[in-house]
Amino acid sequence: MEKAASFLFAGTIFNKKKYADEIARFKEKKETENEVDYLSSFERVNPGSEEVTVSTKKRKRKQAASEAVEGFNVFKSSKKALVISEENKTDEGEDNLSKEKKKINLKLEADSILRKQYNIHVSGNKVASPLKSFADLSSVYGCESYLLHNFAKLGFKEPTPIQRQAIPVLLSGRECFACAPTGSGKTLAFVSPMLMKLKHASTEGVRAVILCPTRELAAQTTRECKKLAEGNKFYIKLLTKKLIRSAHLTKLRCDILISTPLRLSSAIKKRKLDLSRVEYLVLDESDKLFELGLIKQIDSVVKACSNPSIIRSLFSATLPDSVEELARTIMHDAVRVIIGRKNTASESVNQKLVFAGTEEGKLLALRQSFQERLNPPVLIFVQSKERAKELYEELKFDNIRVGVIHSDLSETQVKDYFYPY
Ligand SMILES: Nc1ncnc2c1ncn2[C@@H]1O[C@H](COP(=O)(O)OP(=O)(O)OP(=O)(O)O)[C@@H](O)[C@H]1O
Repeated sequence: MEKAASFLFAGTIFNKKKYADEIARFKEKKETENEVDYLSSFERVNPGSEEVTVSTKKRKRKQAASEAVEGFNVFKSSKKALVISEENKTDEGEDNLSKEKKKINLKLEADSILRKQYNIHVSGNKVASPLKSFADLSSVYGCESYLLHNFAKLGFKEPTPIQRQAIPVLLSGRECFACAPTGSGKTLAFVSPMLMKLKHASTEGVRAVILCPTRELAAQTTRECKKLAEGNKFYIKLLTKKLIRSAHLTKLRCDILISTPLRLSSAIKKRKLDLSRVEYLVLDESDKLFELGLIKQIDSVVKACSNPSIIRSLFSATLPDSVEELARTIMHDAVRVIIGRKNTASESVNQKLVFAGTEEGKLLALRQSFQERLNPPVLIFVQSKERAKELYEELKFDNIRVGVIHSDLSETQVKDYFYPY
């Protein structure tokens, strides 16, 4: 284009001296035209706002007049400087933006390497970074020293994979489905964020609820909680029949209440317990909770925990689709954390499947296993309490010291069984 223009005007000489007046007039006209142009385009982007446009017009003219005092060149150069500094600003902004982007990408990469290393699988938006070590709890989340001290006292040097991911998820205020094999440290994964967030002991009401499928598990979780909370004056309570009968229940001062759904829902039904202040609700061993057909009771607990900012979480060794689907109806934007593969057993546990056609065949296979490789102590799980009693009678005659627990036993009998001394 430039080339074409120079070709067209080649040889033409324009006498600027001769046409000085016209040039001056032409310049003046152009300036006014530009102004009109500029203003009309402003009007175009603000259709229907006449009043605003008029006052803006006035302001623009006023501005132009005042700037004109400084001289046309000053005005032009200051305009240019403004543009340059705007450009610099944009460059700087873009630079910062790309630096920020790079930083985020590096962080995401580090997170995914750590997750791969520990077989952690997550799904959900903007999932918090996994913990590199327990030290992250104080450096990133301001954890008080008593908790880290308790971990050390209990001999916990490194977080387990489920703890690495579920703790930051809960601390970041997200709801969570966590699925990790038996014995992988799930209790600490949901108790520590509670202790960290609740900070100081309750002055009134219940602040966190943990639901467990059986009384024994509820009692075990209570003991774990107390161990982890040592050094802080939290009120950690197991909901027992005695506590339900007590007159204090309506004004229970409790930071963490642990119960079975059945017991808790009956306390709610009797209008003895107010759960409207609960900030955390955990369904532990959720697969068992839903399996045991406790949906109605769980539902009544979920309803009673009516605090709109409550954080709910599900911890389980397996996460059947039916349970997840059901739970999703009450969870908000939940993160799913799975250690290893969903619904698989721990890789550190040897497993063997033995086919036995009949009950007698099972007993035979069991006896054979005892002779070949099963060294007591051994735990045997069966389907019903009747079957447990039967197997107990059968094994009693095999020169094995055998015991049995089932729901027909009293709490004291079960306790004596587990803690005889
Ligand atoms: N970071 C850790 N390092 C070492 N041991 C730990 C750690 N966290 C928990 N433990 C211990 O591991 C054992 C199993 O923990 P826990 O009972 O919480 O597992 P779980 O996943 O809840 O098992 P289950 O599915 O049977 O309930 C406990 O004795 C606990 O004290």
